[in-house]
Amino acid sequence: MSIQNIIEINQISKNYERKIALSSLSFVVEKGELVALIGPSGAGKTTLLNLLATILQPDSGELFVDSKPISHYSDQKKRAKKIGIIRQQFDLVGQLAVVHNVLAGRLADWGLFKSLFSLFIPQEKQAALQALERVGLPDKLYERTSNLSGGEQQRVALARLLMQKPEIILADEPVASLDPARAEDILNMLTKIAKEEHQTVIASLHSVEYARKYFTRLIALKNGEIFFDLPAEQVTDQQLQELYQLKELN
Ligand SMILES: Nc1ncnc2c1ncn2[C@@H]1O[C@H](COP(=O)(O)OP(=O)(O)OP(=O)(O)O)[C@@H](O)[C@H]1O
Repeated sequence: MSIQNIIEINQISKNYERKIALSSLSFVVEKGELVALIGPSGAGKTTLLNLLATILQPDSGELFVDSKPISHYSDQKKRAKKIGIIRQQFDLVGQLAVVHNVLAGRLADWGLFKSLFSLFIPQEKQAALQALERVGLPDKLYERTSNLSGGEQQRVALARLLMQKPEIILADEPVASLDPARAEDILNMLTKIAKEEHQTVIASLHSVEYARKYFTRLIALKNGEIFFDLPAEQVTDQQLQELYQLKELN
């Protein structure tokens, strides 16, 4: 495996009972790539992200992250250094102040005592403030998280990623619940941060328009297989029509 490749997927298959979710999938991702996973509903995008997040195990095939088998990252501490996750549901604790949700990005590095103590006196508050400044929310440190709008909550989730500093960001439909202006705002911020921090992003997206605009490479899945895997600027409207089978609708 070349040093450049941060992710290598070899002939991965995953079934749910009799349903084939992924069928002998192979590809590699280089460090710093911004990859959008696209494809119709049920194509296998979430399954693939869950395999990379170690939430699921493949039935067959191999998965390497930074030259190590994915099983190496079952350990939460090791995983948190390498892989960060952002989802449509934000995964924030609504009752807590924003600062605690941002600092949750550091929990894997902190011992239990520091983590608990931080709930009374936030530790590394300055770093949390800087992260919130970078996502444009410097005045929300002590706001109850559930009081924030969806777009603001997703910014908090980005600030948490800034604290975690993973090398890989997995994003499962990160903007599906946001209106178009907020969605573009978050994707712009996510990809800008990833470039600045030299992070690799793999994001599933329903919007082909956003995928083309913000990502460098599009991997299209259909029926658990790769339909195409191309640099964003090379993807044609014809290929997209075939992917989503819009032809029948015309
Ligand atoms: N827990 C499960 N049990 C049974 N089948 C499942 C399960 N999770 C997913 N599937 C099936 O596996 C296939 C792939 O699902 P997956 O969620 O990975 O697709 P997706 O591309 O993310 O879809 P969407 O865009 O709708 O989120 C689908 O046919 C789905 O119905």
